[in-house]
Amino acid sequence: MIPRVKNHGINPEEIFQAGGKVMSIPMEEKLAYEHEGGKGSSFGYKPPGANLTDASGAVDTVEWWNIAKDDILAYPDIAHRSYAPVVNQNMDKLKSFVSGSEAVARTLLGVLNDRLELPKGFLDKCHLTQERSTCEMTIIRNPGSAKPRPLTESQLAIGAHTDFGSLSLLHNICGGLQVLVPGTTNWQYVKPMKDHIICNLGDALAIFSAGILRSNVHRVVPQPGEQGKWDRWTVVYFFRPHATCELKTLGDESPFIREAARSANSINIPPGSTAEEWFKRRTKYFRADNSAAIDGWKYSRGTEHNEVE
Ligand SMILES: O=C(O)CCC(=O)C(=O)O
Ligand SMILES: [Fe+2]
Repeated sequence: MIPRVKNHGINPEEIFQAGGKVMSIPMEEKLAYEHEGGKGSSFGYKPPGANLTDASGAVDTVEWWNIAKDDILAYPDIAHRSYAPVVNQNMDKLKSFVSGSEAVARTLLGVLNDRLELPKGFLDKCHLTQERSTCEMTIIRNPGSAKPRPLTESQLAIGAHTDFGSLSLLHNICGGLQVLVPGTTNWQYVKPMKDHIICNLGDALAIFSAGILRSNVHRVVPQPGEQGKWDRWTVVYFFRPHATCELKTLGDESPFIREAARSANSINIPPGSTAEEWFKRRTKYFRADNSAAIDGWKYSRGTEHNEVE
């Protein structure tokens, strides 16, 4: 069962239209705003082929623009970096997408907070809007192709991964997203449904909850069948803890989590790790140019642990 949300009040059409515009500028101009992957920063443009999709060194086929929540909310001031004029021209739409997505994310976070038996509002305090964060929206394009692309493990659009943060709210045009359900070894398609957001849980919630909440492994393959002719578009809002928030099991705050932390599935990470450090490490080693020589794929990993139970 894939968690989806409808009646969310967000208009993804507006963002898909804006996405079409920001992607259509010349490559040279897009590359002038390339993200500083070597420093573990994701904000800006990522060209196709810049990220690894597996340990063998195969690379991705998608291009994306990542735009920081902090920059969108601060505009015309700059919180992290500047973007192409065409991005700035669409800032009103981006702002309304981020505000709508934040509202959905915080509603879901409140439900999860209470189900995890955390003190009221505890998870909200791990996601402070007034603090710097790695929260961002992304617009992704996987190009269509006139002749069908067979699904081979070496030609993935985006390699298998877990998401870095707390909640990812996805809007898709075309299929291609696949998930590895815990306890299984077969990839399953996640079919896009009109007006529905696909909600994915990320590493931060898996760590906070000692694995009660799972950060599931997913990937993107070429658009299946006839859809392969069309460009595939995705818009995501990545809701993440603020930069300085410590990533740790919240066992002191919830007896339920404390109990789960005793089990073998619990996720241990070095004490004192912050949300931003976790994010930067993963972003940096996804980059093919950082990782080829040093087995970097390993360092790009998060809480992927899809052991068959
Ligand atoms: O394009 C999609 O459907 C998924 C994208 C994704 O997994 C990601 O950007 O983390
Ligand atoms: Fe993802």
